[in-house]
Amino acid sequence: MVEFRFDIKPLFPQPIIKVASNLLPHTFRGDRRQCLDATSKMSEIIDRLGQLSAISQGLNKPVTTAQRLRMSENQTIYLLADTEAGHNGAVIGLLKVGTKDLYLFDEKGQTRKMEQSPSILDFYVHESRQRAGLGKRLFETMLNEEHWTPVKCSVDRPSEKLLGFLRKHYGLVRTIPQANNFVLYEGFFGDEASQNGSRNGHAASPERTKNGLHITDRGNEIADIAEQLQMQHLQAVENHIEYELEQEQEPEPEPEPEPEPEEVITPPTPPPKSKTPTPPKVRSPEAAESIIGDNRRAPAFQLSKQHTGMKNRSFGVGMAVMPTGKMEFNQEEREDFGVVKINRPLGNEITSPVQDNTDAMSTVSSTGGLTDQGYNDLKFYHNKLW
Ligand SMILES: CC(=O)SCCNC(=O)CCNC(=O)[C@H](O)C(C)(C)COP(=O)(O)OP(=O)(O)OC[C@H]1O[C@@H](n2cnc3c(N)ncnc32)[C@H](O)[C@@H]1OP(=O)(O)O
Repeated sequence: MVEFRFDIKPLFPQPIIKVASNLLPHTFRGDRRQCLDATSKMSEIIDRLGQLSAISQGLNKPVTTAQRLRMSENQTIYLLADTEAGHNGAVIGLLKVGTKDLYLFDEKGQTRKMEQSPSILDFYVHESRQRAGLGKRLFETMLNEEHWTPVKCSVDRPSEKLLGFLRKHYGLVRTIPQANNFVLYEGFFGDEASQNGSRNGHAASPERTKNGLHITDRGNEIADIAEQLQMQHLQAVENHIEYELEQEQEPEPEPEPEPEPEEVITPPTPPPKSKTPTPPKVRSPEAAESIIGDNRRAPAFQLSKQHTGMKNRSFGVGMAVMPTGKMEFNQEEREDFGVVKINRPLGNEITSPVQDNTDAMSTVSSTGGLTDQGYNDLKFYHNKLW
């Protein structure tokens, strides 16, 4: 059992916690001071377990350290603790997983690039607790959280014990020989795209499987990744704006085909209204920006601070409080006292422009709530800051 000078219970509100690059338990809630304290304790736990794992595997240096986790955005450590053990509780297991872009051989010996392939990177259960089912518990939790299946995991330099573990619990026996340190099991490439080389006739289209595997045989893989990330981001922006437009706009009737349609200034073409998350056509960030920039017609939707990032932009407030031709403030009698004149009797319709012009001639004096002309006066207190 691995005990520490501090009480581990606050860090382990549940037996298994997840830790990512922020070095905090996924369950953590606390202020800045507590955060620093938790981070330092988690670092100590991770370093210690990583060290024990390395010793257990006969490695020169640990695969797992807090520093390495901090630097890795796509790795997660699962830690198993027994909070009842000893005085301060004990941490008894560690499982580090992550995704890797790997060049691998498939069953036919062909090279494949597997993007974001699920990988088992380090696994350790304290010697005093091995072969008690705790490794399985840790592994199962990880599979559920990551939505992975064992056969789709690549395993980085597995020990004999881990090979035995995978054989016993998941029936993984037959491996696919690789040129690197990773071990794969038959079934790893078990998707239609890799088995048949194509799916629905689209040989080169990338496929994202349930495991998050992204398989492509094309040459410009890196460009593809960047492009797809950009597309996903733009799709999210467009979907949001499209949703706003749908809320505001009445559905328009089908336009009749015209030989030469008039030029209509609209926001850049929205994506097709489809529930299917198809990648949008490539668009630059500038194009997306123009949707919310100045070169646009008056939007059918209002941009809130969520869109603009501007703080507390309020619409209509200024109009309500700023003096206009129809609003006067009498601050001579009392500094914070204002008078708003409604110069047209309520309910009276404008019958002629001449009548409307009398507004400008109205005075403030009133009797019984009415001005000399019999119009309504509305008095109210106003904030000095207006
Ligand atoms: C990518 C990598 O991380 S490689 C490094 C893997 N880690 C290590 O080798 C460190 C030392 N070993 C361990 O820490 C643990 O044995 C683990 C993590 C591999 C498995 O954790 P455990 O809690 O023991 O697993 P669990 O109890 O759920 O399963 C037991 C099975 O694992 C395998 N296993 C566990 N310990 C051993 C052992 N000492 N010798 C052989 N097989 C073992 C066996 O298949 C065992 O089943 P069995 O007892 O019926 O033979």
